[in-house]
Amino acid sequence: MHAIVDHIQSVDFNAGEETRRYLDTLTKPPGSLGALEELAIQLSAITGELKPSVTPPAVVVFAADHGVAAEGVSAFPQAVTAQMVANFANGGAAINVFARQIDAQVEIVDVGVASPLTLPEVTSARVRHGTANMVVEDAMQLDQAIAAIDVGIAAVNRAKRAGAKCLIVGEMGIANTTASSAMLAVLTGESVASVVGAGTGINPQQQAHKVAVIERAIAARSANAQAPLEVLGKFGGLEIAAMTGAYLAAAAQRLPTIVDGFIATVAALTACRISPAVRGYLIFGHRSQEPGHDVALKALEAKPLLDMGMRLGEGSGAALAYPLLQAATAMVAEMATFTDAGVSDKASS
Ligand SMILES: O=C(O)c1ccc[n+]([C@@H]2O[C@H](COP(=O)([O-])O)[C@@H](O)[C@H]2O)c1
Ligand SMILES: Cc1cc2nc[nH]c2cc1C
Repeated sequence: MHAIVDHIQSVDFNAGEETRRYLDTLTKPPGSLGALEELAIQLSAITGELKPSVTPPAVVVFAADHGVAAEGVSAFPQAVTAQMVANFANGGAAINVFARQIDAQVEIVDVGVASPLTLPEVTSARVRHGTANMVVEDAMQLDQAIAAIDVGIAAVNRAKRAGAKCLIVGEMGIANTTASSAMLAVLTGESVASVVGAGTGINPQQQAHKVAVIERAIAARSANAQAPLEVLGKFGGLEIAAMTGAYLAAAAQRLPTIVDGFIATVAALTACRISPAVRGYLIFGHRSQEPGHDVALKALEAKPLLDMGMRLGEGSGAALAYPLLQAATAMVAEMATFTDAGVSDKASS
């Protein structure tokens, strides 16, 4: 992990500004393509190129289990994590469908599913068989969090070697909204009640219980909010750690990366707390229905591209946003300039 962190440099703001000036030479009123123009500018700053490509994209989904599931904080049983991993392997999950739509290769990585899994389509990189219950003990040890971060780094390096020009990171883990909510409350100092939501669909009574469980864990663990790795180890998950590593590696590789929903954004915040320069490489795909997502987005001063009322995870919202990145790059590469097309520029009176 440390070698990668040392490698991360700030995005190239000069390349971004060059694209901003170029966009005003294209045949449209300046700024009229709104957020798409900002996206084109960010993609130039990330890659250092005026006309970058985001094709092909790669999807990496990290899966792991959570000891805190034993507290009854999810609407679904823990076994669903492993069952959904099998579904990913068979190509039947939402992320498989959306990945096919955008011609993305998909890698599924088992960082810490609790039950045995032997699926040739799944990368086996299990650091431990799920985390411990954060109410009782630290979710994992610091060296395990770092090992899971390294799993994420390795997956991104593989995607990069395979030719990926854009990264979509997803997750699967029953009870991981509890882990993410605990991390977010500690990292931001916001109240637990303000970041907790329904996750997979618990009712208001179960949600009050989820708040109480997280408050008990936070009181028992006494984590240093200024130490992101400690917060990750005490409350996080193996897939959240792997995603954190993926964002660090993507920044080191100058790879445009689309962040998915709530869990993904908490991992992104963790990566940015470890290395603030990561922020420039991140594009926020969508706004999840989970209330904590707004808190996490605000902490990162991020505005997501889509608002679809989704709360699935898996990288699904990021995959849906990907065509907007393609549109931004195509606009810069293919639109005619005022001079090329013989169109009169803005009146200069
Ligand atoms: O991405 C999101 O914003 C999101 C919001 C709510 C739930 N999820 C997914 O649902 C699972 C976690 O929900 P839960 O209720 O088990 O904590 C996990 O597999 C996530 O991928 C994902
Ligand atoms: C079925 C199901 C699919 C998921 N995908 C991501 N999280 C999930 C949670 C459940 C319960």
